[in-house]
Amino acid sequence: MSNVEIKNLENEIAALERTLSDKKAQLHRLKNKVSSCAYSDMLSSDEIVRYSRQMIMPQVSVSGQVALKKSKILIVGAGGLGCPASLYLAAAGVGEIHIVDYDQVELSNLHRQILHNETDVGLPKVQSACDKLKKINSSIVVVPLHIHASSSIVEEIEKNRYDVVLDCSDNAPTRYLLNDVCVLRNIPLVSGSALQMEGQLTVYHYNNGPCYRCLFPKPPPAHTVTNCGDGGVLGAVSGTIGVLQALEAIKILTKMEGVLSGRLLLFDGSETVFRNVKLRQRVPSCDVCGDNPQIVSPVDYEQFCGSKAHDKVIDIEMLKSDDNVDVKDLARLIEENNLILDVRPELEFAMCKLPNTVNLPYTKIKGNEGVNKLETILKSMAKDNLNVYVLCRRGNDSQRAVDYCKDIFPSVKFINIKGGLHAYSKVVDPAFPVY
Ligand SMILES: Nc1ncnc2c1ncn2[C@@H]1O[C@H](COP(=O)(O)OP(=O)(O)OP(=O)(O)O)[C@@H](O)[C@H]1O
Ligand SMILES: [Zn+2]
Repeated sequence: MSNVEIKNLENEIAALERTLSDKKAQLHRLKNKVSSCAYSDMLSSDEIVRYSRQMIMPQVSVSGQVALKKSKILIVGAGGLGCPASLYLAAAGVGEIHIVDYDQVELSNLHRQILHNETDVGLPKVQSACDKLKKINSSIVVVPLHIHASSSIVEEIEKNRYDVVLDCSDNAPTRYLLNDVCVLRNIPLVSGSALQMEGQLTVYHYNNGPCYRCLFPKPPPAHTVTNCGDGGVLGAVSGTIGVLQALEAIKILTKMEGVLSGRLLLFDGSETVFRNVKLRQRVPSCDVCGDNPQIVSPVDYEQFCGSKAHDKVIDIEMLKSDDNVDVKDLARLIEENNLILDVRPELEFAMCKLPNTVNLPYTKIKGNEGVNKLETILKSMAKDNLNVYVLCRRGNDSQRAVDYCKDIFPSVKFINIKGGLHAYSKVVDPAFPVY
């Protein structure tokens, strides 16, 4: 059986499973309707049982549960934060959950994006997420929005009158967009982020508290922002923040005290420490929530931030064509004992590498120590007219390295391996891990 046949069969089974789960949900809803309102004005018998453990808490009670049932929320991002957040909100009985994400499930998502499983790889994240949420709670409405949230999201927000928005995205333009739209439409914004062993959480524009722009009127320089794809993250850390985002949303929806507004929660997973930092108050001169706002409708956030509203790597092209070589030539170049310089970070090189390649990270090459090391490597080749083939993950840093090195070592020819290990995996050897 070929890989294509296996994939087709898996897709067929996944589609049948989805149909079965939809039918089960339909049946459950019908049964629920029959039994509804017999013993309570607001909740069905099933709902009373299902939510009993949280409803018997004085902080929630019947009124809180009914408030949750009547609520409509928007979650932007079905990734490391959005998965755990939506899971707890669906389980808690939030009546309508809309999830926005433009992306597809990848194998490298599964360690933390806990709504997606192996058979979902390749499916839109929103589809995979909504399928699971419906299985957990068929009595709520879950709406997948397979779109890229841009300025047009304001119409969706206008139309739906969400009670709370959760920012579970991973980039600055989307953060500013959601902030502005939430301020303009007067919706609290529960904002989370997680990277490596650390996470952050706060609620913007709630109870006269500050908005994101009050704290960060100017975006950070694009090159200083690291995302999970580059810096990594531990699943349990993004899970912690996502679950806390759900908690804050529930507190807002049920009108509990103690919402994390005007405070920033800092979570350090390496020491398992939570700290609260008091934030500045709403700034009267803020461009969006201030007394005389300059921003009265969404702007171009990619332009404002100088970066893209997604974390997908944009391929750069900064070299002349004869400074490049195709990945198809890589096996031969290795065979011929050429110097192949892999400029990925050491930790990535330790994870997977091609045989007979030498690691010298691009970040090091740019420092004195790295240049000295490169000089030693070049000398050890003891060769005139030396060619050095430069390799990285996607072929971007390798171009930067070629461009940098050719001026420092003019007698050596530095050549970029186009598309890097991603292209190698795609074109030459699918067994090489794409991460
Ligand atoms: N403007 C946007 N519109 C829709 N979805 C967005 C937007 N910005 C970010 N997202 C989504 O938010 C999610 C962020 O989650 P996370 O960073 O955990 O996932 P990821 O991008 O899959 O991670 P990785 O960097 O490991 O590939 C992603 O699924 C991404 O597609
Ligand atoms: Zn503000």
